[in-house]
Amino acid sequence: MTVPTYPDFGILLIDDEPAWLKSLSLTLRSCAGLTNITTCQDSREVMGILDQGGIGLVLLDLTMPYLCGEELLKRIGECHPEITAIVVSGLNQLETAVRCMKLGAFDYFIKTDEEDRIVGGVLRAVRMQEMQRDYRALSSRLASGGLRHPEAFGSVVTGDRGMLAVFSYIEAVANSPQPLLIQGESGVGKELIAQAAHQLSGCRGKLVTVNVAGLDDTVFADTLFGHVRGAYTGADSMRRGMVEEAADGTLFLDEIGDLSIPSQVKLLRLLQEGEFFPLGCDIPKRLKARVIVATHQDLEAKEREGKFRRDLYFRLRTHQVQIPPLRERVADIPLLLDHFLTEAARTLGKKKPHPARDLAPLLAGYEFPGNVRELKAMVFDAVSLHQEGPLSTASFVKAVGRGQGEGTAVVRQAPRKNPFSGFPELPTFSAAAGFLVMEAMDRAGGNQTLAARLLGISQPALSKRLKMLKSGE
Ligand SMILES: Nc1ncnc2c1ncn2[C@@H]1O[C@H](COP(=O)(O)OP(=O)(O)OP(=O)(O)O)[C@@H](O)[C@H]1O
Repeated sequence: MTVPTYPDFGILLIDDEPAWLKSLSLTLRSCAGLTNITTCQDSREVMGILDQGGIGLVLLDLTMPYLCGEELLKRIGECHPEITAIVVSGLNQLETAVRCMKLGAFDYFIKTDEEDRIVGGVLRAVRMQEMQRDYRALSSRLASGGLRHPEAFGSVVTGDRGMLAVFSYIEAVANSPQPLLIQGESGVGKELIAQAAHQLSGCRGKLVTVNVAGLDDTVFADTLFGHVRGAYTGADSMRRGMVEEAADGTLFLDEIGDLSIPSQVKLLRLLQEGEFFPLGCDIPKRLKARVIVATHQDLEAKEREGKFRRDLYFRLRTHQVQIPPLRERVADIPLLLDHFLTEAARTLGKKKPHPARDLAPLLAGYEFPGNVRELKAMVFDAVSLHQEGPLSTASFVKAVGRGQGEGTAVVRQAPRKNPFSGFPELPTFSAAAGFLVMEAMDRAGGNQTLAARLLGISQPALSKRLKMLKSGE
């Protein structure tokens, strides 16, 4: 794998002063980790370069021979409106800045501005381009009819619209060499999503998972990069690091929010340079794996507090997904309940019990601070205690009550609002059933089996309903 340059699109620096181009390139590389940079000294060549494609951001001077910056801004706006333009000029004039913004400039800096200000503005523009590109990829994926490889997500039980959008996004970025950041509370299924992303990448190698929480910097370096024999006292034999183990595959770093600052520097270097040194070895080795990271922490907040390096954060979040907590997708609870009942019965060598009717509503009112993992544990506990008849809700009530006692987890107090309560005129039974069926089909992405599970009816019963709807009965 070649070292991925960052960002995915090119950044074009336009100025007639070669010394300024060189110093700006260096600053962006060293302070922001931006490596996909091209420079241009002759304003007449700019449109030709842009026509070739690949450029997403331009930084341009205003006073240049041949075409001035304002003229270039105008032409870029007309011919390449998808490109973001930032002016970095020697002119400190308000009217000029206003004119440039009107011509579509994303930002305006004076060359004497503090380096940090310019770098911050450029990173904001990079992020905006990335989001626009992700959005375009996702829209075209959705427009082309959903998932191409739903089998990759076979282990993730869901009918939730937000989760299905996450699947589409993961598919859209599956072949990108850039890192993927998966965020979401503990137990929402981040590791399952990482496995799906690895499967979709088509990489021949393994998925190697490293939980970096609690690793001090030396252990982190040793785990990831390995060591040569005699690298330190006790290193009796060489050890291949996890980066090498993951060659041609995926390196999944879990709990990345817990990484110490010195280890963050090492990880950034690995991503930026695409190489690493095993301990005690002065010949670098190449990174040949795709990197996926996950965290239950808010990395943006950690970055703001100075606990997570900004350059690493920007690098990691090129592609990012947020997995919604279980309490925000209550419609998944019956599906997951059924899935885990099957799994628990199989694992424990028992007949699959039927849940009592009031179980799903009970669980739908619970906050689930431990998310899907917590639900899974509850089901396994209940099935192991189960003897005969419908599955008792007693152990669930106990678990939910315990959660309540801890203060962090509360059963949602408000009773579920009757969706019809605000209707001035009530629909007939069959009209309401029709709406329900259409909504379920929509949420299930047209999959009848899934829609039937969402509604708690059999697939043939749903199919009958759909036929009735079609014939207008
Ligand atoms: N949608 C789902 N369908 C089936 N099983 C799921 C789903 N989501 C999570 N699980 C199961 O719940 C458990 C926790 O999932 P996972 O380890 O992927 O969560 P996580 O977000 O990575 O948690 P953590 O932040 O603690 O590492 C696993 O046993 C996983 O198989």
